[in-house]
This record gives sequence, structure tokens and C-alpha cells, in this order.
Amino acid sequence: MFEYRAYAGRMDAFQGSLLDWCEETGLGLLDGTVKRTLLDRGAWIDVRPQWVTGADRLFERLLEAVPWKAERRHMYDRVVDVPRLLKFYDEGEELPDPLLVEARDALNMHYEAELGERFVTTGMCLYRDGRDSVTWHGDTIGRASEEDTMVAILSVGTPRSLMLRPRGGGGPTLRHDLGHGDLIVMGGSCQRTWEHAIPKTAKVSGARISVQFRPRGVR
Ligand SMILES: O=C(O)CCC(=O)C(=O)O
Ligand SMILES: [Fe+2]
Repeated sequence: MFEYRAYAGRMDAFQGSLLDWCEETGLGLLDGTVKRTLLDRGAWIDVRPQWVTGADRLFERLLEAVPWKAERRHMYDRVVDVPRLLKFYDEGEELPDPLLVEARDALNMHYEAELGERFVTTGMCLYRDGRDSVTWHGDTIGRASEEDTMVAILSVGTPRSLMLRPRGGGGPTLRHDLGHGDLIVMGGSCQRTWEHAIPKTAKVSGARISVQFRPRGVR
């Protein structure tokens, strides 16, 4: 139903759902609507489908307002393009859209007691089409390599699959289809005992934006 055409050269037109387009952007409730699934090894995920209403508008605004950057990274002896566009908003930096401030506030209302701290940074990824991806990893650059934490991800645009598998094997790979406006939170030991990925797919030609809220020192 949703097709967000490829971005910059790879993107010609925006086609959201007409129904959603009429709606103002807003957030649904979290209390009582988030479903937790316990994974093994002390990890869990919370899922809240369609948390954002009027997600078409949010997608369009973020596409415009975020200064998306292409990055290159060393891989072994080569320098390669990172297969998605990125922007990181550190603690205290102004976010590109008021709804993201509302989302972070709502996440903090809902999770702060359990998390013991607040979500303060905002990472953003733009997957221009099905050729963009993120390879298997845990967000272990910071404290999450040793401590339990949470990473909350808001997804808008073309649905993509978030895959999860236990680090080092020993269990099945799980798939979560992240739809337009959906929230997923990875919690407990998820970053160090599991890995996640957004695989490339030939089935998708539209774009997706992922917004990741993390506590200080988690990356
Ligand atoms: O696209 C996503 O939702 C996942 C992004 C991710 O895993 C990351 O930026 O660490
Ligand atoms: Fe990640």
C-alpha cells in the first residue's frame, strides 16, 4: 500500500496512502498497547504497531528537514559506501521535527522507570530502496557491550524486515516486519546477546526512515 520512491536519483515521486495523508501527525498511547516478547538470554522486544498516526506527513517532513549524509567506511582493506544515508543528533541537539520530541518524551514517560535513565540521542537512517540495508550487528560501540539497555526504533515509510538472531548462533532467526508508523524497542541484553539487521531485498523499491532513540553512551 505504501510506496516511497527511491531517494535522490533513486527517488522520483512520493506516494503515500491518501487516507493517512489527511490525518494530522500524532502519537497513540503506549501504556497498555505495547506487546512484549521475551527472547532468551535476557533479551526482549516491545512492539507497538502504528504508534504514529499521519505517518505520511512525518515521512515527508523528515525526508526534507534532515541533512542526510552519505558515509564511507573502512572494510578490511577497502573504503566502501555505507548502504544507507545517516544523521545523528547528539544529546542536546535540536531535533528536526517536533513529533520526534513528542515521541522521545512519550518513550521516556513510558520507559524511564524501567530503564533507569532517559533516551537522549537520536540516530536516523534513510534506506533509499531495497538495496539499502544494515548488516548484522548489535549496538555495542558504547555501554551496551556490557550493560542491559534499550534502543527504541520508530519506523516510517516502506515496510522492511528487522531480523534478530542470537549472537554466535544457537537459535532461530526471528523476523519483524516494521510497518509505517510502527515502534519496536529492543531491551534487556538484546544488544550484546543478540544481533539485528535490515537485509537488502529485491521486493522493495520504496524508501524507509528509521529513527533510533538511545540513552547516553549507547551507540
Ligand atoms: O533501520 C533500523 O531500524 C535499524 C538501524 C540500526 O540497527 C542501527 O542504526 O543501529
Ligand atoms: Fe542497530
